[in-house]
Amino acid sequence: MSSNVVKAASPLASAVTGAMELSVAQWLLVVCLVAFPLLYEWSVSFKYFCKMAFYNGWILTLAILAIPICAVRGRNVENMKVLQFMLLHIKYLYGIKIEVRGWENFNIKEPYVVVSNHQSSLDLLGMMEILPSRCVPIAKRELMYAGTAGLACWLAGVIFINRKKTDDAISVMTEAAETMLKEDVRVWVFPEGTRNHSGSLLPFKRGAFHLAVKAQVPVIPVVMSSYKDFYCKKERKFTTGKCTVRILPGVHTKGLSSDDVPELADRVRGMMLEAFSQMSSERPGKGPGGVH
Ligand SMILES: CCCCCCCCCCCCCCCC(=O)SCCNC(=O)CCNC(=O)[C@H](O)C(C)(C)COP(=O)(O)OP(=O)(O)OC[C@H]1O[C@@H](n2cnc3c(N)ncnc32)[C@H](O)[C@@H]1OP(=O)(O)O
Ligand SMILES: CCCCCCCC/C=C\CCCCCCCC(=O)OC[C@@H](O)COP(=O)(O)O
Repeated sequence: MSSNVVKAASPLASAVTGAMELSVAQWLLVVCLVAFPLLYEWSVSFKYFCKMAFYNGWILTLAILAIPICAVRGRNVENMKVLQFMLLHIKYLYGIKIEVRGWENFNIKEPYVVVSNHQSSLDLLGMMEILPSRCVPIAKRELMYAGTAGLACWLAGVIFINRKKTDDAISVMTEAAETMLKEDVRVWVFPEGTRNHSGSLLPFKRGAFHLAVKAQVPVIPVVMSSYKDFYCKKERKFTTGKCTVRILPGVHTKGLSSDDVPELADRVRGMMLEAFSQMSSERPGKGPGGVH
């Protein structure tokens, strides 16, 4: 009888003994493996932080793969295709559906300047969905130091500007106007100059429009609909959702001079704001007039 009890208790006893033999690191691992999925499901903020951390971490990892491929060509705008190809699947990982309207407005052979609204680093998804060939973004200089992502951007010809030194930024953009024409390159600018998730558009910086006027090329506005239904940094919300990207008709700059830049910038901003408001009022369950 007593030997039976010992036998019956032995699996439990060995489990307890085994558990006691776990090192602190192993215990931590077990706790994390149990706590992580629970927290992920229960806490909206935790989910938000995980998703954002994975987003950045995944891009840094993909860049490790992209760097040697891009390095074969050296610094070259064609490398932007490599980055685009590598980033296109991310929308599926996050369950973000992207609908594109106005493709025909990109049917221009000559170089042009794309200007688009800038809500978050998630804009990268919409940008990669429609990025025209030989098109490079203008980015803040700090991005060049974002580890592997910075190096990948540099290899793909991303134009870096120092926003704190207007004169330097202007001279980089003046050089870009020459490069656009000489090397048949398109440039993508976020004219708000910073991320803006206010549900409207910030006043526009003038650089993109000076660039287009200097090169005498069209400006093509692109508007990404509000992410509010699925993403909000303030509320730490990040769910699945849908985004519409609208490519608007190009605005010509032939014959314009730098004196016309303020009016051009205002006109383009007006077009974008109208499209943004329209798209916001189309959001399911939302009435018109959601944008101020
Ligand atoms: C697989 C692995 C993947 C790895 C990963 C891949 C990622 C691959 C995608 C990356 C994607 C990145 C995306 C980043 C996104 C951002 O980094 S957004 C931040 C950077 N972008 C910008 O700042 C937008 C461009 N900025 C501008 O255009 C600004 O005008 C400037 C040039 C910086 C100057 O800024 P400012 O002094 O604050 O503003 P502003 O009032 O516009 O200008 C001052 C005066 O200069 C004049 N001016 C401005 N520009 C010019 C000019 N070009 N010529 C003559 N006069 C000018 C203005 O007219 C104004 O004069 P007034 O009209 O007052 O007389
Ligand atoms: C060893 C160094 C490690 C650095 C780690 C950096 C982490 C960054 C990781 C991945 C980079 C993802 C690239 C996404 C590009 C999105 C560009 C973007 O959204 O930039 C913000 C800029 O438009 C405006 O900046 P502010 O709103 O003025 O601020």
